Amino acid sequence: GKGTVAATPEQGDVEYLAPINIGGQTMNMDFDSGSSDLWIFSTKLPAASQTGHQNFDSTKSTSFKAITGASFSISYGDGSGAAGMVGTDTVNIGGATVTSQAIELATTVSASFVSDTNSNGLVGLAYSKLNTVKPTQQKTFFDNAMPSLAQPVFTADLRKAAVGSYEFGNIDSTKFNGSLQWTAVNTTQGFWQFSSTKFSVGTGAAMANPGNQAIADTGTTLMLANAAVINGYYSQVQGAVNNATVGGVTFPCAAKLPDLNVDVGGNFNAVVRGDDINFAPVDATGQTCFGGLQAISGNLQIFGDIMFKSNFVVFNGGNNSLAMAPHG
Ligand SMILES: N[C@H]1[C@H](O)[C@@H](Sc2ccccc2)[C@@H]2OC[C@H]1O2
Repeated sequence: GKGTVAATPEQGDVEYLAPINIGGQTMNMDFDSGSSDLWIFSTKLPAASQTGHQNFDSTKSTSFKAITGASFSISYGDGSGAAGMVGTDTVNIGGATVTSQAIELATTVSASFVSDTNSNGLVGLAYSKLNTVKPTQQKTFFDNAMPSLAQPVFTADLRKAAVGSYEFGNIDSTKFNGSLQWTAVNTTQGFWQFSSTKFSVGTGAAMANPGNQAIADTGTTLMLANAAVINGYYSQVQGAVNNATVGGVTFPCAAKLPDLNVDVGGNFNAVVRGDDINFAPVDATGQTCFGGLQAISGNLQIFGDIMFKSNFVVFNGGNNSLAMAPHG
């Protein structure tokens, strides 16, 4: 089988939401290739947390089965988190269906999830080894769906301020230009991870970034890179400053932003378009803009939605590889 759902950006492209059906109930969800739990807002949450959200009601699903004694508790890179109980139900994403998918019903969620009323949970699409369910770890929707998918793949077609799509089981060649370029991924940490040991800015010379790694993370809004990339890139942008007040690099909204070229797995170069690196104005005057490329310490970079806006991405769970091509 296969399935396709629209991926709709929240205001400002903060995250992309897509509908899934769980036991007959539709929930708009944040698809996250950087984690591996499918958890949902539920009627088991305090009423105040449920306000404004779609809340899964397990008593209304004839196919829901609780997993006795199972629980989950997850915390994310940005400090947010959720925890609760676990069951199984039929999950259908655009036609791709898993009849006994572990679904994690939140009984508590952090404030940033409550206030984000467009999102009613996450669909984890990283490797199942990162799933937090105890005492028996559960599999992701993609892992469970793979054997019945026409191809063991899912694709992300995320667009700047426009509706894109997530697709399971099929690679739609009308959605990208040229040929897909492939690299093996390193699954050791449970991410869609690859090396990225060189980069260049605009038409500039390649710069080394030894020992550097990156993950493809649809659940991260920006593109987070180490100091070598941040300094190499923003030294080419007139008026770019590290603005502690707003919490990152800003530049004049009128700045002409160069493309960022990053090596992927030593196998190909991915282009992040300069236009996609202009994330948003920092205030109503529209004079100063916040960069979509921001700093992270350490050597594990996070290629989030800013990178996905420039590249159609294929995740191949059959041979643990990943491919990119410019959007069509
Ligand atoms: N993989 C990412 C994940 O999807 C989000 S979870 C999230 C938290 C609050 C609001 C929306 C989403 C979090 O930020 C980066 C990393 O962890």
